[in-house]
Amino acid sequence: MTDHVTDEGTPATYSPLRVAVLGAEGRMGRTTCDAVEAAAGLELVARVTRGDDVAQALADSGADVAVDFTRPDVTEENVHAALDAGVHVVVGTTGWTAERQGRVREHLARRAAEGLDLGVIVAPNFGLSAVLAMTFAAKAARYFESVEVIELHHPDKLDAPSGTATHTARAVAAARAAAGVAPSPDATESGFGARGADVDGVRVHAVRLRGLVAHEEILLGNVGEQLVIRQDSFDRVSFMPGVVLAVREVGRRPGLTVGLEHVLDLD
Ligand SMILES: NC(=O)C1=CN([C@@H]2O[C@H](COP(=O)(O)OP(=O)(O)OC[C@H]3O[C@@H](n4cnc5c(N)ncnc54)[C@H](OP(=O)(O)O)[C@@H]3O)[C@@H](O)[C@H]2O)C=CC1
Ligand SMILES: O=C(O)C1=N[C@H](C(=O)O)C[C@H](O)C1
Repeated sequence: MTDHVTDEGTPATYSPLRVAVLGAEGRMGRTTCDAVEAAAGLELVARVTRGDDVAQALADSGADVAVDFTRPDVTEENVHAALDAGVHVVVGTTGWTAERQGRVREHLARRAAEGLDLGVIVAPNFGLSAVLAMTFAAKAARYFESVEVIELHHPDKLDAPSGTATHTARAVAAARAAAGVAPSPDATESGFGARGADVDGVRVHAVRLRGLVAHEEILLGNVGEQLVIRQDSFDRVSFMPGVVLAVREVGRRPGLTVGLEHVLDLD
């Protein structure tokens, strides 16, 4: 596999980075195909859709990087197929549990032992506003008695709570645990169904509403004060600078990276 970018991140002229998009007919897949076609130094070589043989499509197209925007129930299988084909992977699809991540780490280690250093970037959200909101929330979390997360999305979304909200809640919970902060106070004795999901002890609420795209609020409360961190993706193009960045970077980051904040050096 050749190095397709210079140290400055400027695309080299001799060889574009060849990109395959999995889920190419979906909302994110279509937008990603457009972004790849418009990006300097990237070449869209395959649009992979449901029913296609992923491994075959990657081999036939000679892809260097696969971008997966499919479904939570097929994304892991696609990543393993790409790694078998010797292709780096950028994943935006949600549903990545610790167990799934562990299996991908093991697969990457096997490939590395065979002499092939591959990279996988899994990012629950590629939007800069969302990545910053998550980062700010994790920073603020230790200073507040209470914290809850609300995610709001279009009603065609398959999963809840969102990958972004789950990632946010986990980061908030980890920051509070590291600082020795007590759980958010909650005197609820009945009606727990209205209290949202419990993600590592942080309550997460999901709204589905026609007209919305992808939005998140993190509410942090102390006696007499509140901090609200809110981000809004009004259009799927907001995810594209992050996707293109990850495509360019993934070949330089062997192993599994979870979260665009690491690529942006926000960690
Ligand atoms: N990380 C991020 O920044 C973002 C992540 N997402 C996540 O991305 C995922 C996709 O979202 P979205 O584009 O809205 O969903 P869509 O349903 O619009 O698109 C998914 C596409 O994948 C296709 N597909 C299903 N199975 C396969 C397969 N095995 N191989 C190839 N293609 C397949 C679907 O086909 P069919 O319709 O026939 O099932 C569909 O065309 C979700 O998990 C979502 O949460 C979304 C936005 C931003
Ligand atoms: O399905 C979506 O639309 C989105 N999914 C991701 C998530 O679950 O966090 C990212 C963004 O919120 C849009």
